[in-house]
Amino acid sequence: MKKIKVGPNDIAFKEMGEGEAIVFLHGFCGSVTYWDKVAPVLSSDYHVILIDLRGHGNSKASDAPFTIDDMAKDIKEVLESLQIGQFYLFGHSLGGYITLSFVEHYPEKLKGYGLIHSTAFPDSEEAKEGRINSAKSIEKNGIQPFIDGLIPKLFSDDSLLNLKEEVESTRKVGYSTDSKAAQQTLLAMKARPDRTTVLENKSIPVLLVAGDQDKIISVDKAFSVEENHVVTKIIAESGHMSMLEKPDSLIKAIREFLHIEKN
Ligand SMILES: O=C(O)CC1=CCC(=O)O1
Repeated sequence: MKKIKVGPNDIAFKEMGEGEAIVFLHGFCGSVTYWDKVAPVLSSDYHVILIDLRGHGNSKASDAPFTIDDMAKDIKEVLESLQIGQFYLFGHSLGGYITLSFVEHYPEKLKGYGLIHSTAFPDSEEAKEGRINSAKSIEKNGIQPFIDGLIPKLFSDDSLLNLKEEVESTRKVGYSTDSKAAQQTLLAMKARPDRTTVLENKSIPVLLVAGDQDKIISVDKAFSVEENHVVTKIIAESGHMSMLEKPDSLIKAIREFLHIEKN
């Protein structure tokens, strides 16, 4: 993987294919490996760029607190280092929160964007309390028990039974997340603002993807806007991880969106 320095942090990324640039951001405690079933297929037609968020995968974060906006700036720096002017940005879950911050701060860089199992709503008060408790628990017990608790929520019940390899590889990636960075990321997610008005910005085309069996972000929360600039797609029989649970359906949704945008 290639790396660039953004302040004290090292941001790792991977490129494949040629053509129009499409960028993918993984979710909390994930890495670029989340896109292993999607990126090689899309790279036959596109220049695919996969980025490890700070503190995740091969990217390093300093111990300083950070915000979702800081994480969006990391993405801008990577793309500027590659001299890519405009691109499509797709964010999964936490990656979607970062995508919305990117839309708010750097809209001129986007041809379009997608939120994959993500939401523009902020955390509820109950969720905010949960973030604090999770951060405390990671500080006390390390990352592994937290990941063991997260895994059953990420996948549909059927996937948990039948996609053992995908489930275990996701667990392994989660275990490798820097524990301090995971705590900081939880606090960053807790502090993120309501970005429903960002999603309503009609000048940038949007793809919203939801899983009909997502236990973390329901279809209602994912599809907060119904406007002409928004394409919505429900992935059948998928939990929060369609890129691993139903990759062909996700690829189809992305391809259709990009095709619509090109015509
Ligand atoms: O906790 C969130 O809001 C986001 C998230 C959960 C799992 C993931 O991939 O991101």
